[in-house]
Amino acid sequence: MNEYGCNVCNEEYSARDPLKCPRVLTGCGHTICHSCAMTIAARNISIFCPFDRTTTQIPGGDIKNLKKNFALLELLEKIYEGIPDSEKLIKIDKFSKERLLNLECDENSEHVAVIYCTVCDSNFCERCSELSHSTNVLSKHRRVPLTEKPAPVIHCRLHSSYIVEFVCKEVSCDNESPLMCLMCRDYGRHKGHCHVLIDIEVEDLREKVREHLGELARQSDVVNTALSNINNTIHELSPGEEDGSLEETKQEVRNHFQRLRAALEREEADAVDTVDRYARNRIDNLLTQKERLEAFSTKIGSTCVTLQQALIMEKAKILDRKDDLLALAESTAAEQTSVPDQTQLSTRIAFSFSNDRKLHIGDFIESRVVLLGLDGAGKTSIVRRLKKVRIDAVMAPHPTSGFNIETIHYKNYRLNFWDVGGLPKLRHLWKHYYSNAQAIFYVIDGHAVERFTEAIKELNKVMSDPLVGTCPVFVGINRRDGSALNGHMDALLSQLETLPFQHHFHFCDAATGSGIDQIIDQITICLSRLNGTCPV
Ligand SMILES: Nc1nc2c(ncn2[C@@H]2O[C@H](COP(=O)(O)OP(=O)(O)OP(=O)(O)O)[C@@H](O)[C@H]2O)c(=O)[nH]1
Ligand SMILES: [Mg+2]
Repeated sequence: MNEYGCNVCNEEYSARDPLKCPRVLTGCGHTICHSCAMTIAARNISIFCPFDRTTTQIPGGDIKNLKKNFALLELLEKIYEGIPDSEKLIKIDKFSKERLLNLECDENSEHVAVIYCTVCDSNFCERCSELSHSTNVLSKHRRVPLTEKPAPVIHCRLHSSYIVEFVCKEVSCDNESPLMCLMCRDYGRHKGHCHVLIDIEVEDLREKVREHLGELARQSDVVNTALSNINNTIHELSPGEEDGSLEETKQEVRNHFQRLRAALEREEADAVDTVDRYARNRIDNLLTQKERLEAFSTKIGSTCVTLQQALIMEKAKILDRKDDLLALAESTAAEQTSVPDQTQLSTRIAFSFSNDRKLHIGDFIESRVVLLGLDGAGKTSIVRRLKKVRIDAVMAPHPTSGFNIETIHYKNYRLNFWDVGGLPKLRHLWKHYYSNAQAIFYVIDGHAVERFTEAIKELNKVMSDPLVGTCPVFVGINRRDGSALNGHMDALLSQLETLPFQHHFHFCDAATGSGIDQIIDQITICLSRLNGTCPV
C-alpha cells in the first residue's frame, strides 16, 4: 500500500494534480483522492465511505466542495521540497498522460493502468507492475509507459503473410472488409480500387473522434454546470438547510405572522383600553349625576324638616312665616331633576368592530333593509309582525301606496325596514329605495302560485340592477302556514336556483310569525360579515 496514497486506487496523493488531491469524507473523517471520490459519489449528492459505509453529503453537489486534507497536503509539500529538482517533474507528471487513457490495471481493476509490459502484453498500475515483476526473471520484461505501447500489426485475412496497409475508398466496392494488403490492392478483390494508407485513414478518424470528444466535453461542461446548479437549488430548497432559500422564506413568513400578532396584540390592548376609558367616562358622568342628586336629596330633606317643623308651629308664627314656607316648598319642588332612566343605567356595553379591526362602543349600527315584492306578498304584514303587532289573517288587504319605515333593534343593530309598495305602478320606484340599502328582503307570497313567474321576473330585475351591487338579497317565501303547495313550491325553488345571482332564501309566515326572527338574525349575521363587525 502506498504510504501517502489513496487507499482506494492506491495512487499517491498530490498537491499539484487536482485529481489526486486528498478529500476528507466529513461524515466519518476518512480521506480518499478526488478522482475516487468522483467515481464513487452517488449522483453527486452523497458518498458512502468505502471503509465504514458512513454517508457524507457533497456540499453543493460538487466534489470540489469537499474539504481538502490540508495536514496531508502540507506533509506532501514538505516531502516534495526535499526531492531534488531533477526528480520533481517525474514525481509530478510521470504518468499523467497515461492516466488520461483511464484504462484498468489488469492485476486490479480498481487501479488505473499506466504501464504496459511488452512481454506479458498486459497493462499495469505502477504498484502492480512492480509487484508482479518482482522476480529476477520477470523483472527483465520490457515495460513502457502505456502511451508508448507499440501499435498492434493487423494481418490480412485473405493473405495472412501480408499486413494490412491500406483502406479501400471505392464507393462501389462491395467487399466485406475495406482493409487491404498489397496483394489485395494489386491482384485481389480491391484491384484498381481507390484507396488510402491505413495510418492516414486512422488519423483522419482519430481527428474526427477528437472533435466529437471536444464537443462532448463542452456539452459535458454544460450538463455538469446544470447538474451542479440543480443540486445547489435542491440543497437550497431542502428542509433543514439553515442557509437555504426554503428556510429563509419560512423565516420571512414567520416574521410576517409575528408582525401580525404584534399588531393584533397592540390593537387588542387599544381596544381593551377603549373599553376602560368608556367605563371611566360613564362612571365620571354617573358620579356627577350622583353628586347633583345627593345635593338635591339634602335640599329635599332640609325643606321637609322645615315644613314639618312649621306644621307644629303656633298659629301666629306659621302665618307669620307663610310666604317663606310656601316659597321654600315651591322652589324645592320646582327644581328640575333629571333622574337617569333604565337605559342610562344599563351595564351592558354594546360594541362593534369595523373593517380596520377598530372597536366602536355604544351606538347601535344603523342599517337599512328594503322590503320588496309583488303587491299583497305580505311585506307590511311582516313589518307589523316585527313590531309585535298581531296580524289578522282575514284582515282586508291594504296596499301600501308609497313606503313606510319601521325601526327595530336587534342585537347591536338598529334596522330600519323600508316597506315599499309592490303595486305594478310603483315598482319603477324601487331602485330609489334599494340604491342605499344594506340588505334587500324580497317577499314572495307562497300561496300565489299563479304569480310565481311574475315574482321571479321582478326579483331577477332587481338583482341584475348594478345599483344592487354586493348588497345581500334575502328571499322570504311567505304564508307557509301549513297548507303547503308542495308541487308548486318545488317549481318555485328550482326557478330561484336558476337565478344567476347569489341570494339566501327562507320560509316565513307573517300570520304566525314563524321564520321571521330567523331571517332577521341571518340579515344581521350577513351585515356583520360584510361590515367586519360582530353581532353582540
Ligand atoms: N294567512 C296569511 N295572510 C297573510 C300573510 N301575510 C300577509 N297576509 C295577508 O295578505 C294581505 C296582503 O298583505 P300585505 O302585508 O298588505 O301585503 P304587501 O306586500 O304589503 O302589499 P303591498 O303593500 O300592496 O305591496 C293582507 O290581507 C294580509 O293579512 C300570512 O303569512 N298568512
Ligand atoms: Mg304593504
